Amino acid sequence: MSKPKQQSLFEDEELPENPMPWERNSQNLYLAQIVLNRPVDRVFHYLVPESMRPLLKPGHRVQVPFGRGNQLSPGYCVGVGPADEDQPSVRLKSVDTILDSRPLFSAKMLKLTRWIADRYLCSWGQVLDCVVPAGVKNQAGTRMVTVFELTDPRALQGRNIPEEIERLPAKQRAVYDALKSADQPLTMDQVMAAAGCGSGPVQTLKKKTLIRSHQKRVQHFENGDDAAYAHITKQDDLQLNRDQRMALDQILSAIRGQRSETFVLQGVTGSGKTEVYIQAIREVVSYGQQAIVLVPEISLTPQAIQRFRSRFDSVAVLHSHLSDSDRHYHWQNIAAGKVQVIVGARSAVFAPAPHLGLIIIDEEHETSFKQETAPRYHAREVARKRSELEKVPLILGSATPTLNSWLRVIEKKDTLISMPKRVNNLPMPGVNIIDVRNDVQVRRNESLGRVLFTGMQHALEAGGQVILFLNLRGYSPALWCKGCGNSVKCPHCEISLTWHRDKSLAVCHSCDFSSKPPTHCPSCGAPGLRYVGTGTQRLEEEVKAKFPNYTCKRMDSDTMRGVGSHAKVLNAFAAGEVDILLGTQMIAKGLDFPNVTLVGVIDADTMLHQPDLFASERTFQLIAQVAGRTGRGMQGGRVFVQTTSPAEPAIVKAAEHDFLGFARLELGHRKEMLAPPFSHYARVILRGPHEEHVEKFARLIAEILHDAAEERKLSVQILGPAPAPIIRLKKYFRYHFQLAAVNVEEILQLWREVDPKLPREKGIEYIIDVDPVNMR
Ligand SMILES: Nc1ncnc2c1ncn2[C@@H]1O[C@H](COP(=O)(O)OP(=O)(O)OP(=O)(O)O)[C@@H](O)[C@H]1O
Ligand SMILES: [Zn+2]
Repeated sequence: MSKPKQQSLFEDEELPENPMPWERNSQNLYLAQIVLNRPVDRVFHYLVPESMRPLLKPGHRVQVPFGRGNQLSPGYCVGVGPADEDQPSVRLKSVDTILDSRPLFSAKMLKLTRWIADRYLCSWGQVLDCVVPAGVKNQAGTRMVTVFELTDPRALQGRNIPEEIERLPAKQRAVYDALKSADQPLTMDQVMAAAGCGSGPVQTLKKKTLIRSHQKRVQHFENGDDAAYAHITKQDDLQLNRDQRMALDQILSAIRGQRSETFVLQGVTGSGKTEVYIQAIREVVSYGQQAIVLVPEISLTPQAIQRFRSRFDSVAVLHSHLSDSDRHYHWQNIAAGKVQVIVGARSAVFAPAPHLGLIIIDEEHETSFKQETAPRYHAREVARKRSELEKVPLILGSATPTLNSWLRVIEKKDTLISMPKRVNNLPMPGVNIIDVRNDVQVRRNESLGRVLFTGMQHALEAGGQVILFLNLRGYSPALWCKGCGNSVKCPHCEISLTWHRDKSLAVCHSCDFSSKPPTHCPSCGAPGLRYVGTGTQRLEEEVKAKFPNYTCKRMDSDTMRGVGSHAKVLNAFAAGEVDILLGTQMIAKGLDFPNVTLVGVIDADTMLHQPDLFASERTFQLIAQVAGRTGRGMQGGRVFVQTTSPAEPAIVKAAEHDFLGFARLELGHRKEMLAPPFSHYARVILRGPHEEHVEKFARLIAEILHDAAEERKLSVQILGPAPAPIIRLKKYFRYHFQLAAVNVEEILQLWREVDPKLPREKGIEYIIDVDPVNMR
């Protein structure tokens, strides 16, 4: 008889979980494949001790001895089974412990994480380790307690137990009886309560070995998060309008057909996309399935959360302020299938829903869906893969889809659903582009130009509310020397320090370095530095001075540090207690307040002049999104966009609410340059303490990659190397180059083959970022 084939990694559901006893011969090695959270993408083989064989499954977290010192390290089991014939008979180490009672990963999640490691050039162990929240790893919200139970009679053979019991003093007898009638082991407190005694009789009984104790893990989740929402009253679903109905019908047909189709739901701001999501989720929930809704972290507003909580019985919200214990609680509940809807930021794409029915990404254009540390995955692409593996539809919703998604629509890989009109036939707000180059007020260094100022006066006098958007926090973005024309830089980064007047500090927005601002120019020694430019703090001051009779609140990452501060301001704004809300991109998206009749964009140019391939796309998205915050009520709404480049296509198209026109234009440019989405980039960033070394090393490895690509006949181009736009960051000098190819597989193949052989240089580190969104 031939030996059973090694159990494959992913088909553990189809194959017998363990070989039958007669198939197991004692010489057979039973092995576990283990990956570790290290940058090297390798699978290690470990022996599985006999006693562990029935327990250990793929997806379990384990402890294994690793390295020369055999130090115990956590790892993940990605496969188990008898060894292959050709398994080299080296001396293998054994798995030490299984860390969790149940596997943390299903076969599909193992497959998904393996795909991420391949696609984003990192190790499987790194991906698995990133997917499991810390609170799950350290079992937050649980603790070990000692519990008592009766000793198994078989262990007391040779003793006359009934007689011993008869002779017990009353208190000990009460303890014995309490444990006998309990249906599970009891803690000391429970025994004492049940028997009406102190701890003495319990200890004595234990000494007599009539009862025994052992350690047990119990949960004591507090989960204040859920309690805060318990009062929300349930609401009925809305009656859909025609466009919403048509959108929903398309999605329902994919849900019912169990198709992994991707829909790009392009609906203008205020078209009612959320209602379509909710009713699609209603369908999968009615089958007992779960839905995942990804939103940008800053859109996890109380308003948004309430929309879901008021419609579904069980909604888990995964936001960054959760305690470890809350996170663990949610993970357990989700894995047990008790949660209908999981709403969360990027990492919620990994929610361990056992019967996933639908994935939705709202505001799919948001850059925060890309993770900036290893594994550098993009949640949209991970969602796409997960939808494929689970055979469920994926909805990408946005008023301003990425050009990446848009090209897939054009190429008919994804399905377009259009919602071109606002609900209740509300018109899109009129957008005025204000050229501020000749505005007297702006020339006097004020932020509110004449037109915007007058517009605000009118809007406020009519009882409306105002949103002002400025994408720079702090008071002044630069401290500038009249003498030499230099600005004061961070000592660790090649970045101007921002003056934060409230704290009297000059702060680096890259590394958080801060210091008292110098009185003299560090470059030329001249006195009298000037604060130039305007951030949100300075804008707040100006608005308060000009509109003393109205309340104004600032929302940026400086004022929104505390848990709940976000909710407080938005609730006040919703209640009409705040007239003017000003802030950074935090206020740019998702907010739905019908009384906002005016939106002002203070400086549309800030994003435009970034040395970045995506500058134009981002500018368009941001302006269109901010503009979309108004005109959501019967009073209508207007938008004023202040700029010094009034003819810039990204600004003009956003003002016309013309996504199609913008996409056509920008895709045209990208195609000419063969830039993404017509190709893929992978960005290699190198850093080290000495600029010349980093530059030299960057050239060396770029050259090696170039030659290797030619040798292998791979169409991968090397663009660069060049100094990174922020050449110095946190004391390190930085260089970068891009690997560019139409077919991403060629980049991946090249890197996988060449990276292990690249020379190493002491003190220089490098990383690779596939499909980067951050080019700085
Ligand atoms: N069928 C409907 N009938 C009446 N009101 C509706 C309907 N659908 C949605 N609404 C309301 O319209 C408003 C806008 O909807 P929603 O916020 O979902 O738009 P959106 O498309 O997500 O916009 P954005 O892209 O700006 O976030 C909400 O207040 C919502 O309650
Ligand atoms: Zn710095």
